[in-house]
Amino acid sequence: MRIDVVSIFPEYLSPLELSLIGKARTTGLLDLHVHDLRTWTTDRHRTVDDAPLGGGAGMVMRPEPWAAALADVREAGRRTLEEPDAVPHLLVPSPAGVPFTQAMAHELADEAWLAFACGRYEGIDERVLDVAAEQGPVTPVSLGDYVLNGGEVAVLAVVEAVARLLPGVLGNPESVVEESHAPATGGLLEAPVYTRPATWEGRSAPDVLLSGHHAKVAAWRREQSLRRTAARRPDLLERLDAAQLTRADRAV
Ligand SMILES: N#Cc1ccccc1Cn1ccc2ccc(-c3cc(N)[nH]n3)cc21
Repeated sequence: MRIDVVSIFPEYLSPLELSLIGKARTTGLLDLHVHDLRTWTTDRHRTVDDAPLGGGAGMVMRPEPWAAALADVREAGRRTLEEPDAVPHLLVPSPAGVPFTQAMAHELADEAWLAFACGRYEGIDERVLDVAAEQGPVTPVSLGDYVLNGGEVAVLAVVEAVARLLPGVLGNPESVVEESHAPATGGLLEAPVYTRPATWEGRSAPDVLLSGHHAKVAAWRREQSLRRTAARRPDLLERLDAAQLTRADRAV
């Protein structure tokens, strides 16, 4: 997978050089390019923002640098992918975006090329997204119902959530099967986890986990998932259709 990120704070994306995502880049599983939007400014002050039309607080990111940056990103990606007609799926973090979910992470992990436009100030001139949508898919994405200062933190989260799903990135691909929000668990929250020592500070891990009885462990984990989901995210339970809840589930 190729990923391009455009930002006025490219150093904000440095954490993507670390850990498993960093290893995925060095092994070639992930081809990630971070670009400084100011590269595409033409004035001596390298200006990327201006006052909002119609008035209001803050500043808006000017369309010209973004249009030039995205055009160059498209050209560079086409050369690297050796696909002259390829276009990236452009993801634009925004408080007004579509909620980013694990299901979306799985969908994005199946794509060959993603590009991220990291806004700052009060956002990017809307015409940038309109023009980009004439070239390929554009999706404004939200991490949640709170406001960040810019798109970089959202990009770190989305890139990590997507890249970890790429084959070969995680040591044990099984670990994405049973985690919270995984399709295989119907999107339930994962059960509590424990490790050695079996008793710590006078607190013992649940006996069933030491029983060696895999079916009982699985049943306990399912019950814990349901209880935790009911307590913390009842909205996720409402989404489960009847077929996904067993008789045992309903008894919890
Ligand atoms: N846009 C905007 C905006 C609008 C009002 C106030 C502050 C901002 C700051 N901002 C600029 C870029 C940008 C990108 C993503 C988020 C973002 C995403 C989630 N889920 N929360 N916040 C915020 C962003």
